[in-house]
Parts: sequence; structure tokens; C-alpha cells
Amino acid sequence: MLMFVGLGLYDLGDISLKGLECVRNADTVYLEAYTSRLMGTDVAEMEAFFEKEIRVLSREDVEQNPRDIIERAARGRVAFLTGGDPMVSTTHADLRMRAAAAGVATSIIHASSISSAVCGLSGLQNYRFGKSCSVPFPAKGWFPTAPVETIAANLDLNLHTLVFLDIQMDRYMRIPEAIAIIEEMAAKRGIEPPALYVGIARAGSESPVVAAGSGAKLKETQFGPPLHVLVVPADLHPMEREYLEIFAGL
Ligand SMILES: C[S@@+](CC[C@H](N)C(=O)[O-])C[C@H]1O[C@@H](n2cnc3c(N)ncnc32)[C@H](O)[C@@H]1O
Repeated sequence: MLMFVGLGLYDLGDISLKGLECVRNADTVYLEAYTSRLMGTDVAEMEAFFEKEIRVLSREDVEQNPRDIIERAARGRVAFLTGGDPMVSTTHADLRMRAAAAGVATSIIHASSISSAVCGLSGLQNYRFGKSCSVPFPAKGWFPTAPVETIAANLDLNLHTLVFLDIQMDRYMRIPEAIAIIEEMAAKRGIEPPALYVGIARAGSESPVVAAGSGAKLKETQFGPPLHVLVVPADLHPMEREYLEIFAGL
């Protein structure tokens, strides 16, 4: 049995009771920590809390060599842990389908996701979001501009865009850097950069920071430690505007 268990957004308190029971009863516990990360805890604390050894998986382990995971799930109970909801803005549908093809039973234990948390923290209506996008750290000779194309396409349809920020090993993109990259991408594509952003840091923690404003304003805002995420809003509904004025300093 392969059980996909969502860890929620920030620390050990975010897993559901169903998820906790599932992890405590598992024969093997894997942690996928490359699509998202719980910044309010670490692997040692998780192992102590779950009373289980945790095997940390790389993207290659999951996407290219998942045989070990599937073989263990064929023989026993395997919990596969992911930050947020295990099936939101991840590639784990592929692993679930591979398990099904191998005749291994699967289940999903859902959890809070950044995709829904942004709606509560920003007041932006969830049904007004278009396709989301990710801003990667630029590499030498590689500077993709797809994110600004997604933002522009959504704005044409008057839809908000959720913009995920890159995570690498121990490197986390922050809001000011992401805005600078988006502005550079827009300049490269000859597109106007977004006039308004909503920046959110540490959703799910006791002290999330939510700020709305221009790129210039948000680049000077102190958001504190990661994780960070951005929204580029479309035209604001009066309720959305009022909410941002009250809770995000618009
Ligand atoms: C690719 S998404 C994965 C979403 C995850 N499966 C979920 O359901 O929440 C990960 C990105 O979302 C954002 N993110 C995730 N958790 C966050 C949090 N607690 N606070 C702020 N941003 C967060 C970061 O930009 C991070 O790089």
C-alpha cells in the first residue's frame, strides 16, 4: 500500500490526525522535500515525533527511479510524505499511476495547501485564479521567460496568477528577488511588468507576512525567512480590494 500523506504548510502541527496515524503505522516512511518544505521543523524533529526513520528522496529517486518505493509498497505499508497537499503542484500523480500499473493499492491523505492558503491570506477569490507558474533561479545561459507569458495570458482573461518561487537544496527564492527576475523577464519579452503584486511569507506559521503593492514597494518590504510565494492579481473585485487594504496594507 502506497499512502500519499500531506504534511500541510509549516510545522509538525499541520499534519491531519489521519495522516499521523498512517505515518505511525507505516513500515517505511519517505519524505519528498524538493517540491515544498516545512520550514518550521526538520527531519530529526519529524523522526522523533513520528517515531520512525525517514528516508529523504531526491527528485531523481521519485521521478526516474521509483522502483524501490513501489516494491516496498507491494510488500508493506509505505507513507510518502509531501509538504502541503501531496497532489497539488507536484508530479506525484505519475508515481500513483506507476503504483497502480504495478498492482499496488494507493491512497491519499490530503492536507492544507499553499494554493488554498493564499486565498484566505490575501482575500483573492480562488475561482478567479488562472494557470500558476514558477520562477526558477536563473542559471548561466538559461533565463526562461515563460512565467511572464503565463501572467500576461491570465491578465488578458482577468485572472489572478499564483507564482511559486524556486527551492533548491538550502536555497530559497525570496519575494524581492522574484520580482526583480519577473521585471527582467518582462523587459526581455517587451511586456509591461505587473503593476500590482501580493507577497506572502510563511503561510501556516503564527506570523505570516502578507503585503500588497507595486514591485518597487514589495522589493523594499521585509518579509522575513522563507518560504515565500507571490500572486499577480487581475482587476480587483471591491471585496478583494477592501480585504487587501485591511490585511495586506494596500
Ligand atoms: C510547487 S509548490 C508545492 C505546493 C504544495 N504541494 C502544496 O500543496 O502546498 C511549492 C511552492 O509554494 C510556495 N509555498 C509552499 N508553502 C509555502 C508557505 N508555507 N508559505 C509561503 N509559500 C509557500 C513556495 O513558493 C514553494 O516554492
